[in-house]
Amino acid sequence: MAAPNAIANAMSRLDLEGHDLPPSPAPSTPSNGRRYALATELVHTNVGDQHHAANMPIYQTATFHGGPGQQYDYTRSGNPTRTHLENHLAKIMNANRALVVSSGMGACDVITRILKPGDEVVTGDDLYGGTNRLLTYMKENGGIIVKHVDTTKLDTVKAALSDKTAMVLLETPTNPLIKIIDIAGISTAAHEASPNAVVAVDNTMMSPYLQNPLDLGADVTYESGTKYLSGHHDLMAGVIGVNNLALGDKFFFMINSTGCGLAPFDSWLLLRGIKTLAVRMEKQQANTMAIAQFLEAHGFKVRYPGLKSHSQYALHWSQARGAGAVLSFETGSIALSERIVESTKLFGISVSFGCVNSLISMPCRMSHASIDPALRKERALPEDIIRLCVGIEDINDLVDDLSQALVRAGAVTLTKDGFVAREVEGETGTTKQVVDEP
Ligand SMILES: Cc1ncc(COP(=O)(O)O)c(C=O)c1O
Ligand SMILES: N[C@@H](CCSC[C@H](N)C(=O)O)C(=O)O
Repeated sequence: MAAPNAIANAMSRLDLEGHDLPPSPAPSTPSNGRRYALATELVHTNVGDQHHAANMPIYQTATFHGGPGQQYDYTRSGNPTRTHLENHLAKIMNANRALVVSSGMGACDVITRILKPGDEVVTGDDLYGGTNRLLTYMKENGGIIVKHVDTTKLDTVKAALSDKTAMVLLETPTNPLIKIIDIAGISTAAHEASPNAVVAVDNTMMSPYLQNPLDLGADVTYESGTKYLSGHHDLMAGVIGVNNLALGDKFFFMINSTGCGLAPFDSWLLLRGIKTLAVRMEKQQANTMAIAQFLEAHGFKVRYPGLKSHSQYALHWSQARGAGAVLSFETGSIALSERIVESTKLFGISVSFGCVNSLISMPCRMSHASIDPALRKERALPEDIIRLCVGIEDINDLVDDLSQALVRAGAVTLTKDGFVAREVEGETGTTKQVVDEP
């Protein structure tokens, strides 16, 4: 029989409804008395292993022996490798608590499960296709009212907010139009309109290395760990960070109930990836800036917040520490864009971003294909848009690869001084009338 104090310990982990509370409330680690620069914090964690292992071991087990009161009983409810990752993430996300799940969409699902029928969600009109798909499902099947508005305009967002607003879901920069959203301004407005509204920010494009939404007034920061945090496209993960521990408990309840907590091996792999986040991101950003300048100098319309020509340059730099490594540009023709995408050799045709390898894609055909074409048109998502997700390769090789692709695809006109983007008939500003050539 278990000792009385073990039973008392176990009981103290149950809430009033008898829900199992998290095995580890995730304090930050390490606690050094002072905070190091993020690049240092990313690398160092107190493993605290009984055998002094230098890296956190993989607790590849479903169950743990013992009775009530012990920290771990079953990996769906908690696992030491996952807890260590969560502690490490809480530290680098400036969060009181972090939780990790099996994908970025899994994180979005956990967060939006706190909504009830009749609740209102205010969100953007340029969102990752999967997020749009989940919200549409909830609207059509869960009785949730979803308002898609232009979140770049604070007044438009304010007009959509009311005391019925239960959640505001933001992305910044947005995928793939690279629009910048005022996190602090919208968080304040949302809480004024509805004090209990949860402002959740998808931080996938930036990672905690470049942007910390909780510091700007958001209630939840989440991201696809599949991208920059892991950096190698060898795992799927989703990460959630909160300061409000009661909200963290609600999310943990969902994770334990639905069983989407990140598996021990993937937790270990993600921990490994996070250590190199700073060096990868610095190199990827520098490469992206050079490519953005190269494309702009040759006459392409480029969307990248590192360029002064970005209409929300000042807003972006008021809330982020870097421009990231995703840019998009337009050609004026779907067929031309297809030829460019098919002509690169180093930029691989693939969805996703954040990997050490450079990638090229056409969002309307790939990552955002789940958005109905009519809706894409309504939201002014150009069908010809090309997204570049820049990796850590040598910049001269990348520029050379892109130059050759632009020439091979016929996207540029050769001049005695080099080349310039070819004018495509039918172009009408940002919402292009895309003309397909024969
Ligand atoms: C901005 C953004 N959020 C969330 C997700 C979902 O992440 P995951 O693929 O890990 O489910 C993605 C991509 O998939 C994304 O681009
Ligand atoms: N077939 C997938 C597409 C994943 S897109 C991944 C990533 N977020 C991106 O923007 O490239 C799906 O249907 O979700």
